Amino acid sequence: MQKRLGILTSGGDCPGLNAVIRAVVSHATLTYNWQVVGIPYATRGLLERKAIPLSIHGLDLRGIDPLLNMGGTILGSINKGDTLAHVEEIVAGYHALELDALIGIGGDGSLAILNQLQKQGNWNFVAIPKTIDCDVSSTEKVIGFDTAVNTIVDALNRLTFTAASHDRVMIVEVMGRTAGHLALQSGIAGGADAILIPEISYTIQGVCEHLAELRDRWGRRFAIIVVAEGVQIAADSSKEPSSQKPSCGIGQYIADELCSCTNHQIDIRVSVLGHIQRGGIPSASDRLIATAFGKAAVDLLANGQSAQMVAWQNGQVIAVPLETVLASSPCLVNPNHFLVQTARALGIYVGENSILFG
Ligand SMILES: Nc1ncnc2c1ncn2[C@@H]1O[C@H](COP(=O)(O)OP(=O)(O)OP(=O)(O)O)[C@@H](O)[C@H]1O
Ligand SMILES: O=P(O)(O)OC[C@H]1O[C@](O)(CO)[C@@H](O)[C@@H]1O
Ligand SMILES: [Mg+2]
Repeated sequence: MQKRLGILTSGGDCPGLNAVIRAVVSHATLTYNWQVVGIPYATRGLLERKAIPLSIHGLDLRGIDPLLNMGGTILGSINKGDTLAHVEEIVAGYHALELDALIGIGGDGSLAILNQLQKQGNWNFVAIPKTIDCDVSSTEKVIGFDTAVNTIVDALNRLTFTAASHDRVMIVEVMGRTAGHLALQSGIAGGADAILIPEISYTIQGVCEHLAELRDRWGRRFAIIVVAEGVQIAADSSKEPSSQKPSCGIGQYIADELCSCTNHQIDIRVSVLGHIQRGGIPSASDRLIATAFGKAAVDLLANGQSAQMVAWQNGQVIAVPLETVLASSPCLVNPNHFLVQTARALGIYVGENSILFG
């Protein structure tokens, strides 16, 4: 009998999700002759017993397949809700929809929820990692991260010219609630002068001294500072904050602190890139990862494997048990990582060596 495969996208959207859906539908249909259905809005679709038939040619526009380069997810996604209060109904939804297997595409939070559900429901389940935060462990690549890095680098290129024209300090706040991979990699690739990430403590004094050195030693009158949204207040904060998270946003907080520290001698502007980082056309790299992961996930299910996540390791796509992945996620930036050392070797301020948060 023809197998029925479900697919869902969960957590914050990112570029490349539609490319995975396309790969899964194509491979499952062409190679295994399975029927594929999309579950809308992640676990909510299972709860509400909704399934959308997906056909490889169903979305063609005069033969053009838009899924490969379309941002977002045609299935919709959720990143909030009391999902775990409805475990039994969601688990039963898989069976009510007569699924033989399910592929879930998500970040660490989604995969933790889906893993709990698949264990309880004894589902045939394979996960595919996606997140612009790049904090899912056991895999060197995740869907969405490369496009987000490119989006930020594009913004840094633009901001550099306007900063240089006005001798300004530009503070660029990027996403990353707990992990600083996005800030670190885009900051290095985009030529930032300082990169502040949640994993490494910093001081306002340290940033000020760095700006002074840029000016006095190199004649640089502008600077670009990349700050991850999850960065906490400075170790030497001049204010007496009631929490580690300033209500004005971390970028504005650092701008205010730098202004005070330099006696208002520098002209500072803040750009919060926000959800621009999540949207957009997936890069070639994200399309490639999405396609390879989609194909591999279908093959794993065809080979009777379950409770696995597809992962990119040493140039290969392999399977890693979901439990192993979740035991070490979220995967944060190691303060001794070679990219941190690389940044420092190039004279970028990445916080204080000796003080670590936590
Ligand atoms: N089915 C769901 N129901 C409710 N909340 C969910 C569901 N799936 C994911 N979430 C929540 O959404 C948030 C983001 O999910 P996930 O980690 O998968 O995505 P992400 O791309 O890494 O985004 P984030 O940086 O927001 O974590 C997590 O807090 C997670 O608990
Ligand atoms: O969609 P929301 O709720 O604004 O989510 C924002 C969060 O999602 C992420 O973009 C990851 O997907 C985080 O970096 C960010 O904190
Ligand atoms: Mg996450």
